[in-house]
Amino acid sequence: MSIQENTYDYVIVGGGTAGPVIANRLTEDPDTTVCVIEAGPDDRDHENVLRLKEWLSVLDSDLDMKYTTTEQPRGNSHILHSRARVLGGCSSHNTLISFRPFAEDLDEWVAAGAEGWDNATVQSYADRLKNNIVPIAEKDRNDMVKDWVSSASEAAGVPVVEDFNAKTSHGGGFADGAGFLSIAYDPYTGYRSSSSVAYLHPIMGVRDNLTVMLETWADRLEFDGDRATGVSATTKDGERVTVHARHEVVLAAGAVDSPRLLMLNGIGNAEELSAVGIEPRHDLKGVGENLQDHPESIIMWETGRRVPEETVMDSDAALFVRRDESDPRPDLMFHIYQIPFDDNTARLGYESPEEGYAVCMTPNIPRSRSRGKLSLTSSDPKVHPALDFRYFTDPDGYDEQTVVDGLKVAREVAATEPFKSWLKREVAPGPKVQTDEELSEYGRRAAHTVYHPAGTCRMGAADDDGAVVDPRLRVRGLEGLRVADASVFPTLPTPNPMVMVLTLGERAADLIREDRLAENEEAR
Ligand SMILES: Cc1cc2nc3c(=O)[nH]c(=O)nc-3n(C[C@H](O)[C@H](O)[C@H](O)COP(=O)(O)OP(=O)(O)OC[C@H]3O[C@@H](n4cnc5c(N)ncnc54)[C@H](O)[C@@H]3O)c2cc1C
Repeated sequence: MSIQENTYDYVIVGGGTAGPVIANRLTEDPDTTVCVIEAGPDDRDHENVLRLKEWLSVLDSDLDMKYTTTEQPRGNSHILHSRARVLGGCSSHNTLISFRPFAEDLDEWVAAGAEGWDNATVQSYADRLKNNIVPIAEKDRNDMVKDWVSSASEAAGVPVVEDFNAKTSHGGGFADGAGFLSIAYDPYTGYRSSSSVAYLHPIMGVRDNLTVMLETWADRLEFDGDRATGVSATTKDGERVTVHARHEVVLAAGAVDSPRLLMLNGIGNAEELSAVGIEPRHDLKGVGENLQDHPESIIMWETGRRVPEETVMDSDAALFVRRDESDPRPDLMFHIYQIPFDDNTARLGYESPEEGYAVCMTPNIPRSRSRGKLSLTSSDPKVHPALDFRYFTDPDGYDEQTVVDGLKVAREVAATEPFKSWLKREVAPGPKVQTDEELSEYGRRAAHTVYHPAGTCRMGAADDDGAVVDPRLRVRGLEGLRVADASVFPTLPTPNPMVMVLTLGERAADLIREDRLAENEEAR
């Protein structure tokens, strides 16, 4: 193929969650050409990907990049950090729980230098999302989870909430509450309304100005001086291709792979890159720093009755609790799992109830204070990066205390009717584990992730030396290169982050278009 044929206005690395949004919006203009390079296959060829209820079958499969953690002295060193390698990215294997961010989450972003990412602006972009986000349909609500919502509300002294997003869409928010979740899905078919379903399927093969290269792994960024000019990649057949960008390269490869790609191309902490044999191109100390997550722990019961079958994806409701009344946001969140979510408890030697007779609560830390780091251990692009989350290392022990408080609240819910009548016995950690020290030890060893890594290419003010991208998502100090995915989050939003990632994609497309217009004006 000639260079001309392989040149597009924009090259997007990653057809995951943010990538499809940007590709869709940019190609609304028929004169703008976009090439998306995606590592994985078409999600339409995988029925278990499209069917939300089968999400667990995708984890640890060949569509999972299966990242791991480094040794976690105060946490669990055995967590599998699933990241999907398929069109739609993590929105093709996640649970599609959809929460708008809170106003105060965005106030924090602005205070951290992310000018323009204020609540009013961000919510107006969230209004544009094409995903079908709806509260779980009545037919998918089962009696046990209904009873759990009722007991959670009573035990925690919080209201039952019918539509969490209605409370956050335009201010107000909520401090606490229990209720069924809102999900990006089609309640009639049970199919996902992932990023690929909502943003790519309707336009693939329809818009001539969109090219999607599937099963193609990008590993090299091409430069002309300080300007990114393209991306080199390996196709499924092992062929090397270079795709050229007339205007910009946009990295949307996610919180693990965007910083990884930058570092492999010499963009990062120059000293650390040299130490692993990578020639530094641009010294940018923040790349890979600020690794954040929503850690969670787990408490599991055996039920006396079979868990009813109606469900969207076996985790249909949530409880939010606020302990700190000086902050309007909740500071403890719980998902309920209507299945034995037992990877970590089984490893610790706890038995698992028979299939159909287990229920779990997973208290998580909405604003975890521990900060980790992603780094490379080798210049070999095939070697996975080291993910050191530094779980439970914040100096004041806030994260540890949150998990301890969460396990206690979960037990109060379990002791409250009508949910209490469903339960036969607590299986993990079991009634013998009672003191704060014991709960902390168990809670941290059994800890898992809510699968929300973020922050590794942090956005900040243009003159902030620790920031990787400026508030317009441009990599600081280089030209023609942006990052637009969960890696740019300065801090994780309080609830599940996918809606924020999609919304970021919407705004990224606008920023790209605005900057192009401004360039055109200047050139006149
Ligand atoms: C199991 C699981 C459950 C979750 N549940 C929820 C939930 O219910 N609600 C919620 O809000 N959040 C949830 N999350 C988190 C949420 O899905 C992610 O935060 C979000 O989807 C991340 O989007 P992203 O665009 O940053 O990255 P991704 O969606 O990971 O997209 C990155 C894409 O880039 C591709 N890629 C990476 N490297 C390369 C390369 N070198 N070359 C080419 N392509 C590449 C990948 O294949 C992928 O498609 C969950 C995550 C997981 C894993």
